[in-house]
Amino acid sequence: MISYESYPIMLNLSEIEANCVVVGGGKVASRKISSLVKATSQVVIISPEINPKIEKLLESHNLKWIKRPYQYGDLQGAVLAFACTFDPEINSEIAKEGKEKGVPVNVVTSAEESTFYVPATISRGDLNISISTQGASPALAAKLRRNFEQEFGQEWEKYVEFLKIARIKVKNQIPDSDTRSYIFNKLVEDDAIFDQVKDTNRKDLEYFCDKLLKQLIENGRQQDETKNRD
Ligand SMILES: C[C@@]1(CC(=O)O)C2=NC(=C\c3[nH]c(c(CCC(=O)O)c3CC(=O)O)Cc3[nH]c(c(CC(=O)O)c3CCC(=O)O)/C=C3\N/C(=C\2)[C@@H](CCC(=O)O)[C@]3(C)CC(=O)O)/[C@H]1CCC(=O)O
Ligand SMILES: NC(=O)c1ccc[n+]([C@@H]2O[C@H](COP(=O)([O-])OP(=O)(O)OC[C@H]3O[C@@H](n4cnc5c(N)ncnc54)[C@H](O)[C@@H]3O)[C@@H](O)[C@H]2O)c1
Repeated sequence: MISYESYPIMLNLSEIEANCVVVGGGKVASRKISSLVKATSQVVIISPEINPKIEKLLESHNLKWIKRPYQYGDLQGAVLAFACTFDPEINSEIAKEGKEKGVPVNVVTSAEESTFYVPATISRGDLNISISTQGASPALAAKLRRNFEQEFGQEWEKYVEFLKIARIKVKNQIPDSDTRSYIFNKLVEDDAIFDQVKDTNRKDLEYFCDKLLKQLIENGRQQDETKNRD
């Protein structure tokens, strides 16, 4: 029998016309909802009770709360579901409905019954570092996240923003894919560029980018000429 692995993706939930259903209103549900609201406002919470943190999120993000226990059918039309009750049997029922309806379900009491896991994550602008042990050790995922948080400071946000600006410019200006790829690799290999970006004001980023690209394009040309001569 083939043994499959999990498929890691980044999901643009706000672009999908469907709800994320969170069943349960305790500590774990509030952690999942806190990260969900960064991605979408289409969040429906189903629980007889919710904790104060979720209450605040409900108000600030205009979420929907259905104040009752889970019942079969709650996953109808959902894009994702989170089974966050303390009752493993209820969570199993939610997982079963998800499998039946093709809705991925995260079961917080059982890695085995989950059809997706939430990784530990750090974000620096467009840079996202996600760590998953697929349920083998959530504590390790959290510890590694803390380590990466130290290693990847806020300056990475500006650096990735700069790389994005550069990428758009290079794609617009350079038709040859070898030269493009030479420049993209140079931009990430040279630590001096990282240091310079770090010390450049956001408003000067574009100017710095133009200057640097001019230089890199010239270097690329010179290399091509040398190659053609040899
Ligand atoms: C990453 C993170 C994301 C998040 O939840 O946002 C996350 N768990 C986190 C923390 C954490 N969870 C637990 C502890 C206590 C120590 C320990 O048990 O190790 C700690 C540590 C802490 O709190 O620091 C207890 C726990 N977790 C699960 C079970 C059930 C089981 O094992 O079957 C039990 C036992 C419950 C019980 O005691 O009965 C299951 C899952 N937890 C997952 C994700 C998924 C697998 C992720 C992976 O392995 O990659 C999965 C399968 C499903 C899911 O929930 O998505 C978040 C860190 C965020 C961060 O800090 O950055
Ligand atoms: N996956 C993880 O990351 C992780 C981490 C720690 C703990 N856990 C496990 O997750 C479970 C939940 O933890 P918690 O701290 O959030 O618990 P909690 O007791 O604070 O919250 C449980 C919530 O579920 C609601 N609930 C109970 N029965 C329900 C039903 N039938 N329908 C809808 N809602 C219902 C309750 O009203 C409550 O709001 C625990 O069993 C815990 O062992 C998971």
